[in-house]
Amino acid sequence: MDYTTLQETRRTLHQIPELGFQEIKTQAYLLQKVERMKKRHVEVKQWRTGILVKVSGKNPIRTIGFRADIDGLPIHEATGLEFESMHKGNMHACGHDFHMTIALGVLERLINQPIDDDVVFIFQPAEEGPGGALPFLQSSEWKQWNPDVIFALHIAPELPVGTVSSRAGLLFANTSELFVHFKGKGGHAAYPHLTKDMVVTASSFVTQLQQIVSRKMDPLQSAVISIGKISGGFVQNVIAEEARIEGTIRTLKAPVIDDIKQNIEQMAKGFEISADCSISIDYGSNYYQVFNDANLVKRFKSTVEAIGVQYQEAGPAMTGEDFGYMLKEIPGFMFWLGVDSGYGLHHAKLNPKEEALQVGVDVVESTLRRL
Ligand SMILES: CC(=O)N[C@@H](CCC[C@H](N)C(=O)O)C(=O)O
Repeated sequence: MDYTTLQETRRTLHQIPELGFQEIKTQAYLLQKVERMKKRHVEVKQWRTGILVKVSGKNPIRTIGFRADIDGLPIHEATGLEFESMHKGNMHACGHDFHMTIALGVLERLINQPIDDDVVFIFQPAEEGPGGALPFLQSSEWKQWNPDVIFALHIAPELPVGTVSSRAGLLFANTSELFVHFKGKGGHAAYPHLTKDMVVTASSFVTQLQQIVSRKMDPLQSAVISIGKISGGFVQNVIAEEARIEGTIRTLKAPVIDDIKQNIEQMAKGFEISADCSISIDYGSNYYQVFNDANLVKRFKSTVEAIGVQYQEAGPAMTGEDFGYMLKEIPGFMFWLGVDSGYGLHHAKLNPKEEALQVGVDVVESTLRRL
């Protein structure tokens, strides 16, 4: 694929972001692209809304996996780009349009010039939620084409184009979603004493959550609790009977997340008594940390430097990735690809530089050839 085709592909995908396990148009588009480049040594499988493409090698000893996630986020795009999302309320604000395009670009090169080993491209749904990797690992499709080694990339808005970044060991955090539902008693805004106001209760719960991190956790054990959504009530002069908060918990060590959950549950019991309400907690999906294989990262670094791409040592990040589950099963790694955007991941104005597509294709292809 030349640069113009990469750009067109990315723009088409950018216009059709779909949420986890709803990637119907995305899957159809990917299948159509693959069908056009397919040759005799290429096999395709579908898994739910994802697809897998296997390119047989010339003299295979191993199977190498490259995973690209394919879902978008429920964000209203505000880039004003001519190719902005046609699915209002959804956006590729985490760069999965880039991830897919790069995978397609590399796929085409590999089909035309296979390596010795077999390569499986995994276009995986639902990374942002509820998580596609874990159910995929239990599927017959994974068992049939189970790679011996695997890698993936994620765009990095804060890094310049022409730079990649990674590290041996822990790259991304352990995560757990957090959904808390509050039920009290509604009523007239003029008579708060006759109600159990869940907007007030949920608001103080959000504030108190931050004290779990700052007062209950060992400061040397990094943790984050972020609430991204709060809802409750219907109108300005009625006290809300119900409220709900939605957020995420992140830690660098897996057991610390359990300590946080215990603290949240204890705090909820206190709120039930003091606010005279009932509270239910659901942890949604949980992702295992992304832990990179040290030897593979070392080889990756020398590969990218050999093709003139800058390598920067990364620090651990509080981002989560269900790719961590794949790395728990087989050796591999994830790396950041610099895309230089003034706005970060999950921002409605995220606008990665498209020149990074070519760098991504070159880096992934070279890695496959030298891994
Ligand atoms: C790379 C990235 O941004 N990943 C997401 C993963 C979300 C996991 C889950 N839905 C949660 O919020 O805990 C992230 O937000 O880090």
